[in-house]
Amino acid sequence: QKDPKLVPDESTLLRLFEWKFDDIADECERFLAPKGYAGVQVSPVHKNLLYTATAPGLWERYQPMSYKLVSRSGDETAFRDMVRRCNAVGVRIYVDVVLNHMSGNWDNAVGTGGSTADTYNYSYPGVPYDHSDFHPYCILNDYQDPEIVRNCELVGLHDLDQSQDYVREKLIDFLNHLVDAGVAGFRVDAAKHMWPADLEYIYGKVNNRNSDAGYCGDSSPSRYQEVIDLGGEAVSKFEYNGFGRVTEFKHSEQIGYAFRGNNRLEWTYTYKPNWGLLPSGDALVFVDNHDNQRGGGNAILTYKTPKNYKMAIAFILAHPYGYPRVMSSFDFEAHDQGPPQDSDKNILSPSINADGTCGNGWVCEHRWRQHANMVGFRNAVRGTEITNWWDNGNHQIGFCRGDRGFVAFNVEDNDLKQTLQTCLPAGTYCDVISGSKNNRAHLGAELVVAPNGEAFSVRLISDDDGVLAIHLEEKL
Ligand SMILES: O=C(NCCCOc1c(-c2ccc(O)c(O)c2)oc2cc(O)cc(O)c2c1=O)[C@@H]1CCCN1C(=O)/C=C/c1ccc(O)c(O)c1
Ligand SMILES: [Ca+2]
Repeated sequence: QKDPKLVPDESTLLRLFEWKFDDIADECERFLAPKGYAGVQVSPVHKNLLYTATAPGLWERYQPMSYKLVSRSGDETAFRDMVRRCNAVGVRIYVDVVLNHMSGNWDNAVGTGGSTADTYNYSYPGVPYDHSDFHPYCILNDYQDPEIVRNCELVGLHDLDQSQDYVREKLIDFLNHLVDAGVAGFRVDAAKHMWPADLEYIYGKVNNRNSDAGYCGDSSPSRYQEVIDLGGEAVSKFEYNGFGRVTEFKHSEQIGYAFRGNNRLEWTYTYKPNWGLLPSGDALVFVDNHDNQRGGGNAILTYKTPKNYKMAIAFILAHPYGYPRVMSSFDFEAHDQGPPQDSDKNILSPSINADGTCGNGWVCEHRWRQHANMVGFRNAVRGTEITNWWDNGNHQIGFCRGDRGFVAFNVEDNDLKQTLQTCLPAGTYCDVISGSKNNRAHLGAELVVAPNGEAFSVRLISDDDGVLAIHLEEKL
């Protein structure tokens, strides 16, 4: 169904891009569960083409060679162990599945039964697939023709024909294999390039979640579908939200503009109708993703502009629209630069520094105090609506979430100094952006709420962060 399996009171998804399964399992236990992250989206788990065995690139994981669970993140044993360990601490696993295509033609390709001859002959003995399982060759060179978008080769990747029973059977088996391992659902890659009817059929044949993995009820695995739709193309995201959630790229773009100070922030409250967004219950929202962080035009905010990025993340976690996914990356310069690697070309594990940040080339945005504490904010205000929206007609806003939380943002070049209604009971609260309560004292800024619920909210442009957030669970 549309709604990803949410462990009670938890409501933020995390993308651990290119992380190995053993490291994800460790992170579930030592950080994600304690901080209240609801689930992890892992990178594709299938056997993929290796451009060359020596210098693995980045995009090859989106070029399947078979559905065997072996990749640079680990083998099937490591995958199952990760799912078990994360489920045990209430962090669900969502797999990035590539159903639209297999690899492209590659010289000296290596992979399960893959060789140069195999890729040029559309032969994938590891499944097995042969030429008859693919659409007749055509180049995907016209996004204004829905047939071409679905039936032709996206950047030369061999395009499976999901209308055929045999192909459907192979894809359904792959998804059921993952469900058997205990996953909560799927991120469906390149859904725009597959026919809605075929996807709906396939989802309908996938087994219910494995009750051994601790899921209550016979719930169908959730699916959120990647449909890159910024308007102007023949294929619309509204063709896919009847049977699953859909990634809301227009939101990612508009939030990027808003927290760069280009959009008037008051728009973000009503989500201007002309943005044409998906209904909240159908939307998977994010500030950036693995693709648009590498080249999403001048709108997308990433870890490379940290102050604005943290405000945008805080906003999507404070706002009730959609189901938010936080991106966690490795540091990169080149668009197609692969993850940090050791001398054997294996992925290098993130190191965890004494202050909780990561090393070895991993950014670990999800460990930044501002991100992690806003996950706690979102859990604390779950089920409430926005009230008492305030803005100064420019780029300063504030709002309550019911009577459980309050946030204020300053995205302009003037200090924010306003007495605002926080909707909270009188008392002293920790600003979770600048610190967090512990059994001794609050290590950051504090906010005193008067009996009438008002507080003098300050966010100076000289402050490290341009956002302020308090909630009931961080009341001193
Ligand atoms: O220049 C590139 N690609 C052409 C422009 C991006 O087009 C791609 C899109 C794409 C982009 C925009 C759209 O509106 C759209 O409908 C599709 O989706 C993909 C999905 C895949 O599973 C594998 C791919 O290679 C792609 C891809 O190349 C580089 C080199 C090859 C991979 N790649 C890339 O840039 C890879 C990008 C990539 C990979 C995985 C993704 O899930 C994704 O969204 C993008
Ligand atoms: Ca296709």
